[in-house]
Amino acid sequence: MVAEGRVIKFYGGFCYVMVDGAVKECLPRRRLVTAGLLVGDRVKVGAAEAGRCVVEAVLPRRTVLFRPPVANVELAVLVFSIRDPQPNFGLLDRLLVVSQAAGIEALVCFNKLDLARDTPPAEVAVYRAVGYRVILTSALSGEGVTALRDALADRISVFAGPSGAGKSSLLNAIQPGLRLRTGEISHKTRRGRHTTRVVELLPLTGGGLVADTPGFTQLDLPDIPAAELAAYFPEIAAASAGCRFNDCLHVQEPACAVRRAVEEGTVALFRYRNYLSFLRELKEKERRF
Ligand SMILES: Nc1nc2c(ncn2[C@@H]2O[C@H](COP(=O)(O)OP(=O)(O)OP(=O)(O)O)[C@@H](O)[C@H]2O)c(=O)[nH]1
Ligand SMILES: [Zn+2]
Repeated sequence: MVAEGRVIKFYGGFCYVMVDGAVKECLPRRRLVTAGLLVGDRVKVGAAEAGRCVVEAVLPRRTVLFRPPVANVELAVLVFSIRDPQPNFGLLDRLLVVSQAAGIEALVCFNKLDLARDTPPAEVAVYRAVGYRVILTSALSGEGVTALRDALADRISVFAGPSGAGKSSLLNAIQPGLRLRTGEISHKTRRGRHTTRVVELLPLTGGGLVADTPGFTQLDLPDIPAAELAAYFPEIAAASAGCRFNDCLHVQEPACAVRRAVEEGTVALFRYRNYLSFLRELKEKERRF
């Protein structure tokens, strides 16, 4: 028998593979372990040997994340609270660049709507106008939770965002008890800098898998050439069609359509400032290497 399945966790030397909705305890071939088999990998499972099924082969990956180490992530839910703490849009823009560079779709989730129902931040409209998918949620009142649950159905997702934004609370609102098995211990060890992070994909009852540890903890921008950064800011990329120079970086160049768009308000100033700050960072990196 050869079946196709999905690795959902490693534990005690075994590899747990979901095959047709059931979890099988398997032993992977040593060469696959050496090659770095990951949670999220699609695998071929062969017949049992000495009572255990054997993972025989790995199918090609669509995406790879390193923090947490998960293959084939399709959706990154970027969670920021509207208040307490205030959203850090520099971090949000950074996570948007990181997910796009990894080939992972982003869903922006502004949480704690209950704390600011009458005054949603103006930036929400900016992200929507740029074309990002944005939802407003409250883990407390349940608003937006159905939309979030629907977005997670039938795909592999990770949550990312600053501490205190409500990632755990949202997961719990989506599916009560989802994270019970991981519990407080993994929650605490996660903070230790050098502790090994194990990641598990949790099956959602609506279909789909969600990583139990938040992703994208690295704050470094991906290794993209400075000249390509504009492609990660869709509204800046669109405006740049009107720049006089086609290698315009939209900093000081004459006849820059992006700076004109910022002055006219069609490109939001805070997004442009984040672009400039990321551009400096990438140029700095290019100088060092
Ligand atoms: N008012 C309000 N409070 C919320 C909401 N969601 C979460 N909280 C509270 O915000 C605090 C942080 O929530 P968590 O779910 O632990 O946040 P987290 O993003 O998982 O944080 P880390 O585990 O540190 O990364 C808790 O005290 C929650 O009760 C919400 O929608 N509304
Ligand atoms: Zn320009």
